[in-house]
Amino acid sequence: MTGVEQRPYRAGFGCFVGRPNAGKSTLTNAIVGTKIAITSNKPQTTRHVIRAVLHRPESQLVLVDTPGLHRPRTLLGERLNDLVRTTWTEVDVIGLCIPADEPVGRGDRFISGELSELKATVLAVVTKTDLVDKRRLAEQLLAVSELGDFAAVVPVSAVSGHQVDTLVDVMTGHLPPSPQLYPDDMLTDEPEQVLVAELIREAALEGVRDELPHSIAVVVEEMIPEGQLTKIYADLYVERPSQKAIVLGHRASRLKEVGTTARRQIEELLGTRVYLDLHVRVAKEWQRDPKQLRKLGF
Ligand SMILES: Nc1nc2c(ncn2[C@@H]2O[C@H](COP(=O)(O)OP(=O)(O)OP(=O)(O)O)[C@@H](O)[C@H]2O)c(=O)[nH]1
Repeated sequence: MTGVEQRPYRAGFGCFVGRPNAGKSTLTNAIVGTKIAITSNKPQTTRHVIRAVLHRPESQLVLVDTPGLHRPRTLLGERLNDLVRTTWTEVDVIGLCIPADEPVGRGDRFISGELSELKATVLAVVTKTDLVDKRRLAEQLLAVSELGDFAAVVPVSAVSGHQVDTLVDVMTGHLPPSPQLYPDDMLTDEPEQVLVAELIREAALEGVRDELPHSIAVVVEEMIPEGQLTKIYADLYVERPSQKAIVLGHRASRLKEVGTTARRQIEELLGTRVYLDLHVRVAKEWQRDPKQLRKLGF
């Protein structure tokens, strides 16, 4: 006996779940430190399963970003829910996110019930703690701990950064002993094209009406690197001509703004200058058509 116990290397998958707007994407961004998951103040904007790999000397946590579970109204809605459930069965540790500034509700109870059936370790994450005072936070922590049988209840603020590292430590502690899963330099395995499409979609969603989120899809047709410049040709799909008009704006002024915003973020992501060519197209009823859905990556 040496007296020094060698701790095993741990690696595995983790994800955040919770009702729409609970702060999952923002938290993922805060943890990863770069804009990989997409946030928007509109609910249900996260669509793709995006992995971020967090490297520590003794561990590796692979974060999977899932869309929020919601009542399906269309085929797309059903596919999203299937995707959420599939992800849940594949992870080792799940953080159930509940905002500090909203009462624990039926949605939280529903998700918590679903999670209790899984083999994964479930933590409760009380998000947005910067929005409440100490007394309200204490009350919320109590209410949340009564919601289910959690391995831990961790308060965090993705905006101030408070406790973000602690949360990662706690999640990592619940990973199984395992060899490293991904190489050291890997941050995400999501193809750049998907990330670029998400950035464009996010920019296109800013400031448009509540029902539009599920009616916009973005397909990046071509990305051509030319030295320090990347040329990107992308199509924005909407369902109806009226939606096309909204996305375009008066004399295409809105689309121009969308392009400028997206271009800046894509430049940050790729580290090159970007030429962005955007087209708005109408794909009728694409949310209900499996063939169209597949073409758009769902
Ligand atoms: N003040 C504050 N606001 C936050 C924090 N985290 C998230 N928000 C805000 O809450 C809103 C929702 O955050 P998201 O991260 O998009 O939530 P989500 O759970 O991923 O939402 P869906 O994609 O709809 O499932 C956004 O407007 C965020 O800016 C936080 O720690 N503090």
